[in-house]
Amino acid sequence: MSEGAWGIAVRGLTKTFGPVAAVTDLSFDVAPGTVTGFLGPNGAGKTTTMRMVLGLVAPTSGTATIGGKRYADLPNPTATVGAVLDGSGFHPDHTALDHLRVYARMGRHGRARVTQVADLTGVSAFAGRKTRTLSTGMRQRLNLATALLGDPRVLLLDEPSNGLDPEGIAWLRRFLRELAVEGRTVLVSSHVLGEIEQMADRVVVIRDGHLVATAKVTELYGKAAVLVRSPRADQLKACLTVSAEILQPGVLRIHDMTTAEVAAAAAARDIPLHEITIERPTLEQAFLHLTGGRR
Ligand SMILES: Nc1ncnc2c1ncn2[C@@H]1O[C@H](COP(=O)(O)OP(=O)(O)OP(=O)(O)O)[C@@H](O)[C@H]1O
Repeated sequence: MSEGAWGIAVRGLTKTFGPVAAVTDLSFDVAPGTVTGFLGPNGAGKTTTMRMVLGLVAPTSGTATIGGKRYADLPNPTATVGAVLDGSGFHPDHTALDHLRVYARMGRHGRARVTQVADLTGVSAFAGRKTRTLSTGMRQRLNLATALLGDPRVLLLDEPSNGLDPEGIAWLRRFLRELAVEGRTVLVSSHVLGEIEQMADRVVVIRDGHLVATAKVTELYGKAAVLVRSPRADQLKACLTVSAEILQPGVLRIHDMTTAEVAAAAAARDIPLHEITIERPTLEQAFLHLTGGRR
């Protein structure tokens, strides 16, 4: 099967736990070669969806496949799919290195691979420490190293940046991007929208178990506006044919024009501009809009 075939396809996926509808008729695709963000407020159904993709929770109805197969039907699942889910068990008295060795043995991955993933993820720096002494960020790196043991084509990461410091988050971002550039399929959930904004190419947004949107990250922003600071902002506004509003004396927000067009319009009328910037809505604003204001 070619590299390009290892996408994730979710179709009509539904899961109810007794009276709780955790996921309802969810359909989306995650393409190889991309980092896809999986966004939703707490309890939206992200973890349940990921667990269904991994065959850890049986769907009430619908399907989740990887490269066209259910996880259980994959010939060599740990070499195909790596996952970081909450609550991965660490033996408290094992060192980080012991942990990797145990998982490498279970998945029949060589010892050399243990050293490789430890180096790749920064685990080497604390390889000899007992897992019970590790910080949350270190545990995240160890989880990621474990997920990478089988050199998987598909990675599912549930809140992998939890507990990472800003440097760790920047590292994770670069790391996931490199994995995607290699043609891998990367699905990463988060409720920290600023991180997904930086990390992902596309986003799948869910709320209350329902799909809200799938889009490129850039499409979620909506249209940017131009902010201008000028002592003659009123006059500039008066001569524009597009919509614009004065935000405070001397500050004008202009829609549907580029910065170059605004600068040209001001120059044509000798209106001085002290500042001109693009005002781009944050992904958080886009997300709140999409989810009806619920976090
Ligand atoms: N085993 C279970 N039994 C009963 N209800 C469950 C179970 N697992 C999840 N749920 C419920 O399903 C819904 C979705 O939960 P899920 O953990 O998938 O959401 P999430 O988007 O991952 O949330 P968070 O961001 O808080 O981790 C929630 O209402 C949750 O309480």
